Amino acid sequence: MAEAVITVDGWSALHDTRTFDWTSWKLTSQEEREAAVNEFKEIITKWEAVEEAKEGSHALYKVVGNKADLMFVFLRPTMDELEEIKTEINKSKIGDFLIPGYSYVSIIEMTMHNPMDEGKDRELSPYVKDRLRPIMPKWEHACFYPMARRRWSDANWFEIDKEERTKLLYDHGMTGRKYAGKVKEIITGSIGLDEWEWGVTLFAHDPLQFKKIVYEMRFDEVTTKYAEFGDFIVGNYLPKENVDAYFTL
Ligand code: VOV
Repeated sequence: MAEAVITVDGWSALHDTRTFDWTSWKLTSQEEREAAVNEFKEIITKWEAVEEAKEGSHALYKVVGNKADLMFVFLRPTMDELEEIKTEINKSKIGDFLIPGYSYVSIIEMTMHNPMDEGKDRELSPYVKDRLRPIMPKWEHACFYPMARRRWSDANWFEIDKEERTKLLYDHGMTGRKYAGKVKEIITGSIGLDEWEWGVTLFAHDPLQFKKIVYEMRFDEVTTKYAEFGDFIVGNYLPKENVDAYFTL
């Protein structure tokens, strides 16, 4: 019987996309718009303090394409905090214009698959601690998509031996390493929390690298044989100093 692999788990994650109601925004007075944007920036300042204290992380992206206008990504120690953040956004003035779209709830996950770590307590290594509770890089672009491993009768990820899964993920990691400095990734697990099984959040300076890495990985057996993908969302980083410009008509 296939053996479950131990996971080590980190911060909880919320990917929250919103469509902006530009039509209503245009009908609002300039004073009201300014008040809404100022209040929103105050909320971002609170998130920045959390990140400064290394008690969570956040990033905001302008979504390319029409799946949404904005994508928030939040990492926090608890699900309670994630829900509070969402509610605070909704109660704020700008929240009146942020129509909820897609959301994805998950928890940062690493596994004991990596043979190099065999026998070590991964949770105690500083490297693993940083991976489980990461400060998201504020790189220019992000790409998010959910995925799952196949459970077909002739290709069932959850039926194959642990050693085989370890080998396939090792090969996958080797492909990933070629993108050091070009692509950073956060893998979050959503089994029992949301649809799909893992969320992949990628960061890059050049969005072409998203296409390159995902394409190259399509040839790794772990992907060729076992991967299913959901919708991709690509966004451009929106720092607080550019929030005024984004909402200005
Ligand atoms: C920057 C690139 C990069 C690097 C270095 C990297 C490395 C690694 C390692 C070493 C490990 C294994 C175990 C662990 O330590 O947790 C993983 C794990 C995983 N990955 Fe990955 N991945 C990358 C990138 C990367 C991409 C681009 C994708 C999606 C495309 C594809 O075709 O799948 C992905 C998927 C996953 C998933 C879904 C998992 C979870 C486990 C599973 O059972 O599926 N990943 N990943």
